[in-house]
Amino acid sequence: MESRSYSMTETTLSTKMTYSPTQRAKMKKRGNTCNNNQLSEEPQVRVAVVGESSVGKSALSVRFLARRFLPEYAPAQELLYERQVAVDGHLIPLVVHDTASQVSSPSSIFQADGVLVLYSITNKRSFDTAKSYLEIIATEPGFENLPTVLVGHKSDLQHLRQVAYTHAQQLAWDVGCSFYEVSSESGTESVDHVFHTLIRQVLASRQRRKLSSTKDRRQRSNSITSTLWRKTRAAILEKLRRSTL
Ligand SMILES: Nc1nc2c(ncn2[C@@H]2O[C@H](COP(=O)(O)OP(=O)(O)OP(=O)(O)O)[C@@H](O)[C@H]2O)c(=O)[nH]1
Repeated sequence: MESRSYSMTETTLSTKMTYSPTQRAKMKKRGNTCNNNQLSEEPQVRVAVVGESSVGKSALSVRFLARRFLPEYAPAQELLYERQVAVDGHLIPLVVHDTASQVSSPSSIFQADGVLVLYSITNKRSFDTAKSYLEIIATEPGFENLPTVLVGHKSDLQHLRQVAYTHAQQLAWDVGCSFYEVSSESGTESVDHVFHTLIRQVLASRQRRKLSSTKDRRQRSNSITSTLWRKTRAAILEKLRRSTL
C-alpha cells in the first residue's frame, strides 16, 4: 500500500493542534470541551473510509480535517491523514485512512477501529458496493461489533438521486449500524457529525471491552478467593478436629 502521512503545516492536515480562542469558542458551542488542559488524552483512533471509486472518500476526509471542499476529482492512491480532534472532552489522536481497497480484500478494515462506508446517493452501483462492505463487516470473523456508519454522500445532488433514503435506512437497520446522508460540498456540520458519531462509538466500544475484561478479572479473582477460603476453612476444621481428639 502506498500511504502518506500529511503534515498540517504543509497541507493543513495532521498536526498536534492547540486551539485559538475562536476555535475554543466554536468547540464549546459544538459541545466539546474548550480548554486543552481539560481534554483527556485517548489512545489513537483509526478510521477507514471505504466505498466505490468517486463516491467522495477524499472529499469527505478533507472536509472534516481541513474544512474545505475538494471540487476536482483526482483518483487517489491510499492516503493516511493524522490529526488530533476534540470530542466530548477527549483529545483523540485520529488517523483517517482514505482507502483504495477492493471489496474482495478489505485489508484496510482489519486495521481500523471504526469504518465509514460511503456510497453516493446519485449512484445505485456504489450503494450495492456499500452493501457488500456492510455484509463483510457483519459476517467476517474478526469484525464483530466493529463500529460502522453508513454514509449516503453528495446529498446536495437531490435532482440526481438514484438511491432512496428509506432504502439505505432499511439496510443500516438490518445490519445494525448508524446511517446519515451528508454533503461535503454543502458544509462541515453534517460531516463533523458523521465522524464524531463514529469516534463516540469507538470510545464506547473500548469502554465496554474494558468493563467486560474487568468483570472477567473480578469473576476469576472471586473464584480464586472462594477456592482459597474453602481450603483455609478445611484446614481450620481439621485443626479443630485434631485438638478435640
Ligand atoms: N456535489 C458533490 N460533489 C462531491 C461531493 N463529495 C465529493 N464530490 C465530488 O465527487 C468527485 C469524487 O470525489 P473524491 O473525493 O475524489 O472521490 P473518491 O471516493 O476519493 O475517489 P477515488 O479516489 O477514485 O476512490 C469529486 O469531483 C468531488 O468534488 C459532495 O458532497 N457533493
